[in-house]
Amino acid sequence: MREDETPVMASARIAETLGDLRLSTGELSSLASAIEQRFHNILRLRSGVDPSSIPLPLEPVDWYRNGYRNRDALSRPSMQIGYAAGDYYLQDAGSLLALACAEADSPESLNGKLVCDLCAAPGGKASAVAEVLDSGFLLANEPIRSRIPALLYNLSRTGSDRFAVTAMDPEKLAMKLPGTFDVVLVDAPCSGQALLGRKRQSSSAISAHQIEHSAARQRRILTAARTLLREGGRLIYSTCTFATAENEDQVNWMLESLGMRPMPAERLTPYASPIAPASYRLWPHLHDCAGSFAASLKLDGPAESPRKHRVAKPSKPDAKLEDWFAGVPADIRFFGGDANLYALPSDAPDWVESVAVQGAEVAHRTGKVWKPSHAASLRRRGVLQSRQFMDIDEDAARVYLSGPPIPSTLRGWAVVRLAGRPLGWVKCDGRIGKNHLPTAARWTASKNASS
Ligand SMILES: C[S@@+](CC[C@H](N)C(=O)[O-])C[C@H]1O[C@@H](n2cnc3c(N)ncnc32)[C@H](O)[C@@H]1O
Repeated sequence: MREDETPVMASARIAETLGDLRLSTGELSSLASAIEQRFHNILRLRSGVDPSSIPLPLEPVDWYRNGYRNRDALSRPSMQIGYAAGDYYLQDAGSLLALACAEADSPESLNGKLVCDLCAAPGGKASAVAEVLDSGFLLANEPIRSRIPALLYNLSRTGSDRFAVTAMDPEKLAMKLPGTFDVVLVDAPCSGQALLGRKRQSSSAISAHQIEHSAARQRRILTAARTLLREGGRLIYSTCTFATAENEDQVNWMLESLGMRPMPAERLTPYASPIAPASYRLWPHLHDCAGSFAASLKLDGPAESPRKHRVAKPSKPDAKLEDWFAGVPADIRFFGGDANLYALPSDAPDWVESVAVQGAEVAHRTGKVWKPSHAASLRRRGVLQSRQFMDIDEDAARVYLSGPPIPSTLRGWAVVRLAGRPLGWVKCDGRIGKNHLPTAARWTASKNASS
């Protein structure tokens, strides 16, 4: 909001962007009180994790099966051992609306599918998809390169090797992979009105100019998304803004101009928008979250013809993978440059190596020396599992997560595990294990001080 603007003034300006969605005076004043609020992130539990195993007062979110609110506002869920062990991801409850449209909380609905997340960083939705793919593949695209490290970090935490990352303009990607995907997610860059309260967006989010600029960009991205879909494929569109020009108007435009049809998500009926089909809204004053929009559509009619791709000649790694991993299957596909090595399951789509810039990292090189990557230590399924594990208890895990070496009688590289969940590497010499947890994953003194 502007410095000189009260929440009442800001909400009145938001109301002007709502088109045919008329708010009553009472709703408007509730919105005014709510938009300044800071909403706490919710926990999106990995499927199979028992909520009662998390030592926080959790309460389920209505619109997503694995979503839980933490009712203790003073606790820090990111400083729990379960977070370090990959039991949950932290995100705004509103972003679960798009995941509910994609049915990412029913693993069987996405499993085996080819999914493209066209605007993927930092990976709040892509990580939910990667988590449930036992077969199939996720292409996570993010054109802003500086946002890719966070995306990769969050994808690695899933323990999956069924993903690759591209950094393309959606139109370029669509030219390379027409008619390819079963599901395309477009969590579009938008004017971001729902971020006003978190001070992550300025008052320009409400300006007509900003809204029109965002809407035009969204139409370009959506046109590319339609090209990427195979026949009968699903498009999930979402934003974190309230303006109808970026939400329902875009849905109605896709129905008229892109050959899409609505695919309502029955369980989201309580959140249905009255002015476009298969479109859903969460509001800060009603749903205890920053607010979001999501729509679920299907390609009705012929898809673009997919292009033929030649399977890339696998690059032969010069890293000594056998030293770290139990068996390296002959059909595994590697790609990467001089300093990073990524691996793909043998059934990954043919086109991956021709578009991907990064993927599930196996090893990286510092100087002349290859080392196993942190991402590979977190691998929960698929090929390339560690040769050695070091199982520790919770007290020892707390020490490991703070960064010092830990005692070990092993020799060589080993993955430290807590109750079967991987935490990271140690390099052991028969006496101690040198801690190879990356700084970003450590519980530093400063993180603890503010917890
Ligand atoms: C709302 S955020 C996506 C959040 C992400 N899906 C998640 O759940 O963590 C929108 C993303 O779109 C990216 N973006 C910006 N311009 C884009 C474009 N022209 N095409 C595709 N993505 C774009 C932004 O860099 C940003 O990462």
